[in-house]
Amino acid sequence: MENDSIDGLILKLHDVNAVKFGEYKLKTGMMTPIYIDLRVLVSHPALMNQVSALIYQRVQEEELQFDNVCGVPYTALPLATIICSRHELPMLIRRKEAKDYGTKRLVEGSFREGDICLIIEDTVTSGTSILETAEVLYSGVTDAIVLMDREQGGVEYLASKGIKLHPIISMFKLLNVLLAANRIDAQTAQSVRKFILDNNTFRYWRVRVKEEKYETPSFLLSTDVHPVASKLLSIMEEKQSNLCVSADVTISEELLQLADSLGPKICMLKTHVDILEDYTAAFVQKLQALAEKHNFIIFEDRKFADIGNTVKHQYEGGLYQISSWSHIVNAHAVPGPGVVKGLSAVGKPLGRGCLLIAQMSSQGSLATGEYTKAVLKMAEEHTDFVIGFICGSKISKRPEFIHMTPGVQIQAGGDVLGQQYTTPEDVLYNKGSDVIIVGRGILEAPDRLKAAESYRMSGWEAYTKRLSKVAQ
Ligand SMILES: O=c1ccn([C@@H]2O[C@H](COP(=O)(O)O)[C@@H](O)[C@H]2O)c(=O)[nH]1
Repeated sequence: MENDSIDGLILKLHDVNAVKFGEYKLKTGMMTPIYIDLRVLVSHPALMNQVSALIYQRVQEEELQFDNVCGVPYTALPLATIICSRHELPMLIRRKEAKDYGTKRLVEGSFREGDICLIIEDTVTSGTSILETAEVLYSGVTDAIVLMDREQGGVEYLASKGIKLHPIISMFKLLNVLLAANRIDAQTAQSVRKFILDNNTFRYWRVRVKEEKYETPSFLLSTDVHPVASKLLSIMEEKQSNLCVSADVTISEELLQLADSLGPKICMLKTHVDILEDYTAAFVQKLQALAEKHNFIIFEDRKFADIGNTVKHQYEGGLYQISSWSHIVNAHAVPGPGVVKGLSAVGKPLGRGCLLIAQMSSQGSLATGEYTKAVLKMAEEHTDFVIGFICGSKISKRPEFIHMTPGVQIQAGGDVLGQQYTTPEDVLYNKGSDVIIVGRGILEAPDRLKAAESYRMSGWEAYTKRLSKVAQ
């Protein structure tokens, strides 16, 4: 690929305001000094054609072998369409959400078992959007082409999942070209470089692996980490938040308002939909839209605890159709492995994950000792669906399991019905958990947003203190 054509393209992207410098808030809530907005491309047909041609040129140079092509929705969709139409290549379209009528498919277009799909993306930060698309394609994905790689760990992360990412433009190249053309000054270039180096999303995995003395790089190349776990870990890193808000309110409008206002502060929102007085299907659609807008995971705290066949129905059907909207659910291990198998039969094809309840925060809980060990064993036998635990402290050394702890408030204590509270510092630093689940500590605060920010900050501080101890 000619350097001149890439340099020219970078300047044109800057001309059309697809590259912006300043203080921008990413979808994740993180502030960034550079914002790449390739959505503007659709208003510039000549540029669309140039970008599509460069992507196809790269496909040929790399001699990539594939059966069909899929653009990550939405910005890369028209690019994939142009390429597929011009070169008569079969295309697949990924839906962001399954239709609730007809075929309920997540992918449109014909594909056969064993097909290899080439993914096209506009911008990559961590690589999770490409991975999510790969997960629902049911085809093999070996390669992906991206117009703009922000060089924040996406290449390494996707490589660890067996996908080779081919960037057309990388962040450092873009900065050099803009600097040489006097479009930005040296100080701007330097501050963006520093931001990119300081905010590498793949670093988290390295530290996590090191913490557990999984020294072998082979783990990093494993494709075993569940996509929901990967996504959650990336969100935590990007938003610098270990905070899951437990949205235990009874009116759906209040829950949506909470999700919208606290969304930028949280990595996950936990619901108990069965306490809502006015649940509707429209409510979950709005909740999903807010999860997209603020980039958080939805966790319905349903605590399934029945035989496999029953939980299958409870998860998929009934009034709430939980599997259609909740990224994560949880289950008691009391019924034996059938509960996981039943849930997995519904959730796994949809890319969902499950937490097993290994310990509880309530006084006198029976989930202790040998029971907790048996839960751990059950999780280890179902890593294709179980992504971690509800627990009071870290119970597994495997870095792919995420530990989530409820019963958290700024001050230790309890309520009159046996709930017991520990502090964020204790949970994340001393007890080695990954996520704090906070309900009334935020819901009953005079200013919920201020309270959420204070839990986010103290949680992230405790967690990074623990990880930096390992990284030294
Ligand atoms: O062991 C457990 C498991 C789940 N929970 C749930 O977490 C929240 C905690 O709410 P607070 O207001 O922060 O006490 C709630 O939804 C519980 O159902 C738990 O507390 N302990």
